[in-house]
Amino acid sequence: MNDSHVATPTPQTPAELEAMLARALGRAPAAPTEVGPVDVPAPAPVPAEAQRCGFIAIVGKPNVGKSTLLNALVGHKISITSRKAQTTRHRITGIRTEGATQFVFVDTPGFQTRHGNALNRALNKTVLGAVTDVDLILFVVEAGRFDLADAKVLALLPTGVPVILVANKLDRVQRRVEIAPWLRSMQERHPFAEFFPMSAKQPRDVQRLLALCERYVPQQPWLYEPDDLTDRSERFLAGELVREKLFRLTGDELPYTSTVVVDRFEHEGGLRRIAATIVVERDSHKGMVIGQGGERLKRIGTEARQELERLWGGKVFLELWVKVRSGWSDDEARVRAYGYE
Ligand SMILES: Nc1nc2c(ncn2[C@@H]2O[C@H](COP(=O)(O)OP(=O)(O)OP(=O)(O)O)[C@@H](O)[C@H]2O)c(=O)[nH]1
Repeated sequence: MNDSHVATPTPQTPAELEAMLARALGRAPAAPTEVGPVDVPAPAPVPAEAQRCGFIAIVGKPNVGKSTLLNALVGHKISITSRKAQTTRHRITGIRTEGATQFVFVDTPGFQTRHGNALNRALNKTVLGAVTDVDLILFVVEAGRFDLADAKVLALLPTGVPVILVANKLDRVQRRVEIAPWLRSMQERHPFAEFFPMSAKQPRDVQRLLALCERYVPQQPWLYEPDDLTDRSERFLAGELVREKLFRLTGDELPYTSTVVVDRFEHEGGLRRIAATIVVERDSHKGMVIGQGGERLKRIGTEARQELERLWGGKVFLELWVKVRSGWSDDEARVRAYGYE
């Protein structure tokens, strides 16, 4: 490993902890703004022996902002987000190559502790699989908060991998003076390598976090092409974007146990022809998805299609169906059939 990139060791003494706090709190918070795509200039060729490449897992309980952070770190929307907890259901890899460094971010579903159904068991397995064998873990919590669900995720983290405490949604914290004692109390829970209070919606914070992550990336050849953004297929992204619109446009009415299955994905010249089914558990849910006179389903389809067209820069024909499959989320075989590992 290159000496100039050796990571800061986990603080051991009170003085080191105070220095870490000072570094964390010295970063001036600013008002949040939406993060748009980042224009990354085409990187100059980097010889393999100078390349650095590392895996960074993003973990935390549902709804703390992991996917928002992944998208901001990559500079493109790779993982879907919504106000609804449990939006992310798969291990999603987001790749960013800058200069000699390739960051491979791994977003995970929020670790589920409440319901023990087959879907949640599959989601939890995905989280555990993602945190072993990484170079760095970003443990995301909401700044100033820590509850049992956070504690359960923290307890799963392997020893021997540096963990940065990302205290997200700092823009929502009214009393900033309470952050220092809270961070101090967090260090008693785990020997964090660094504290990082931030807002995933604030580009300056994201840029600083990226610079901090870079210190933990080892020297080794890149695993992906420099312009790769994800290892997920177009078919997968199509299903995910439909699910995002479904969750966003139905709000809290629709239980999280609804999913989207892509039945067909075909290229016809520059056109992508996609057929997908929204799977719900009850007839009443079907009504919610379809809406009055089919209005809601139409909107879900239009918004997903427009976003996919922007993403791929080409025409998309998207056909959506709604199907009732009661009890699918507690049926191991169906959970697997619908693509959950
Ligand atoms: N105010 C504020 N809201 C944020 C911030 N980061 C994320 N959010 C919002 O928090 C909600 C949840 O964000 P997600 O990125 O979907 O959270 P997640 O942790 O991936 O959620 P799961 O998929 O349930 O695991 C969304 O409404 C985001 O817009 C932030 O820094 N500040």
